[in-house]
Amino acid sequence: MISPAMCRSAPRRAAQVRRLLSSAAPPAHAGAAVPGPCIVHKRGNDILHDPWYNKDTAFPMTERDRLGLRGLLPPRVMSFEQQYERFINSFRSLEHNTRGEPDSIVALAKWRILNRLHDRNETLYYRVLIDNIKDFAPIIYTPTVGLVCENYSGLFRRPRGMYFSAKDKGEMMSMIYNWPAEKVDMIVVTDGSRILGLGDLGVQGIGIPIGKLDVYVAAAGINPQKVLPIMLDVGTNNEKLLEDKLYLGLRQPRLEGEEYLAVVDEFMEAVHARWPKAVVQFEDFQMKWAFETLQRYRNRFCMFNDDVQGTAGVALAGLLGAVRAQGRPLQDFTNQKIVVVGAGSAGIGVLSMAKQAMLRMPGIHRTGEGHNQFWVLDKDGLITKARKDLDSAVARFARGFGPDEVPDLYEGASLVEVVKKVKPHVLLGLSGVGGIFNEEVLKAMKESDSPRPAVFAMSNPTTKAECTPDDVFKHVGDKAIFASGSPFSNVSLGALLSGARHVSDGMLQAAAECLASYITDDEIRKGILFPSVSSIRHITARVGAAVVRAAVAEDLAEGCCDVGPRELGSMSESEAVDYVARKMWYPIYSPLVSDK
Ligand SMILES: NC(=O)c1ccc[n+]([C@@H]2O[C@H](COP(=O)([O-])OP(=O)(O)OC[C@H]3O[C@@H](n4cnc5c(N)ncnc54)[C@H](O)[C@@H]3O)[C@@H](O)[C@H]2O)c1
Ligand SMILES: O=C(O)C[C@H](O)C(=O)O
Ligand SMILES: [Mg+2]
Repeated sequence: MISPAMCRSAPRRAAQVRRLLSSAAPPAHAGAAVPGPCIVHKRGNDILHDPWYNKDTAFPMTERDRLGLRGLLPPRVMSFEQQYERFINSFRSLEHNTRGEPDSIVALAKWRILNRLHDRNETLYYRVLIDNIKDFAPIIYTPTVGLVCENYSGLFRRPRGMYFSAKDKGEMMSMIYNWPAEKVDMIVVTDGSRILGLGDLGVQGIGIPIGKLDVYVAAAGINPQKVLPIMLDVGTNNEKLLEDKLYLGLRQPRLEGEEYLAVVDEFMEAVHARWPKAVVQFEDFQMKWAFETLQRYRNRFCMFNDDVQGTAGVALAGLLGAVRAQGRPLQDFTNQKIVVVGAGSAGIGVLSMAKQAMLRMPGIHRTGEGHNQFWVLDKDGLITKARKDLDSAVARFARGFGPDEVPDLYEGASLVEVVKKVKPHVLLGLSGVGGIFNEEVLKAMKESDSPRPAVFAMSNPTTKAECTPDDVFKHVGDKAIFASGSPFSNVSLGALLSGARHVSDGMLQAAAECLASYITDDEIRKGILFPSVSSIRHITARVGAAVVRAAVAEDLAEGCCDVGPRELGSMSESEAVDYVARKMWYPIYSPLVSDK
């Protein structure tokens, strides 16, 4: 498939490229080793300007003849690995040339060089991304994507994805047909109202669906020709943006109430009409709309909210890992004392899934729903039943005042007081407040009842993380466990490949449990709770298969492509993993045939 021997560059560089290329070969792309021909409905320059099909200087002469490209490119035909090496060399030069510059300047320069490749040649872009996922994920996704969103008006060069605005009301059903791909499998949509921990960024939030889908293509092998990032622009309440003359979104306050829902309803109907099987992921919606839309659509469409449900799956896997790290059996999870800082869409999502997991564990039926191992704080401190106007989703976790309660804790108690008195096994942050796990709080975690106190600082981007790993090891001690972590893409992949009618709690739970079981005892002893991002395609195949099997078990799977529900139902565990791995897309230049 690739012949590194053809590289003509210095041996050291060639060896590096060879290593990169070979280390990138997961079993998940075995099926793509001999790519089939691809029919294109265009010729000549139109192909060179289409990043889906463009191969730049790598078009072989026969193809140049067939596609009307002869004379439109320099005569020398380069190999894929030469192009790859050329890009990596430019990237390394950029790193060298920006040494000593402020971090944000370097990060944006790296993002720009990757973005330019993305806009030019997607095959090469995704290959570079897959091979270097550990280095490049922080550029195309968090933390750099936060900076990109904040500076979007200045960085904008070409549109990517689709934009539906409040002004498009009544037009969406026809607009959806403006998207050039016939088939879309996966949509990530935001309304820009809570971008990472950066607040309301309006239309500039489009960077999040784009970055997330890039990670999904690289990590989960979703075909980039079948993904669609979408921005729902319903206005913004960000005064700075409203006053900015170069702001690219609607310069009006956000729609609220029924007006807002009418726009989202119309958008969902339009998507469903054109691609009824597409999985729609809601991302970075402010809390009230995150929950409302989830409830409104989850049984009608194949959709989920990543901040509520995806985060929960990953956090649960981490929480179960923290139990194992203490040398305790998994059912001891029901006795873990967990302090959660942040009662927003992510915090409540985690609490709900953790509670469900506890309720399923042996022995817990004795205490049932009343069993409350959680202490939850928001911006007003500890949440108790004395709190006025509590949202019902939060009220389930409010502390009472019974004999089982930790004494001296009261409504609104501060984080440090709560940690000192509860002595939690786990301290988990989803507050969006950078540095809130300060020295005093972390020193209080030293008195935790756990032999291996765990601190999860999950807020994004890095500037908003509750603390750093260094802070934890310095103030809590060597035995401490630190985790950050991001939702994986395997729920989407599993939903897609099972052809599930909707994304159920069981499918999400299966993903979390499979992810948790992926970590070996040895890794757990070392305090590693999540697999390394470099092995992400292997993990995705396994976890995706667990989701497929859960969809089958719940009778939700309707099949995908040429695999029907019966066939899915008869697959063994390893057959399901093979099936998922075979379906994962891998970037290779396909022979192009024009029908024009
Ligand atoms: N790592 C991940 O997988 C992941 C996933 C989703 C969200 N997040 C991050 O989590 C953060 C929160 O997201 P969200 O959707 O829940 O936001 P949200 O706005 O819905 O909720 C934020 C919560 O934090 C609370 N809060 C604010 N200031 C606080 C303070 N000083 N002390 C205690 N609590 C405080 C708020 O009262 C609210 O309950 C964001 O930074 C987001 O990037 C991370
Ligand atoms: O998925 C992530 O990594 C980020 C998360 O969705 C967030 O909103 O912070
Ligand atoms: Mg998010």
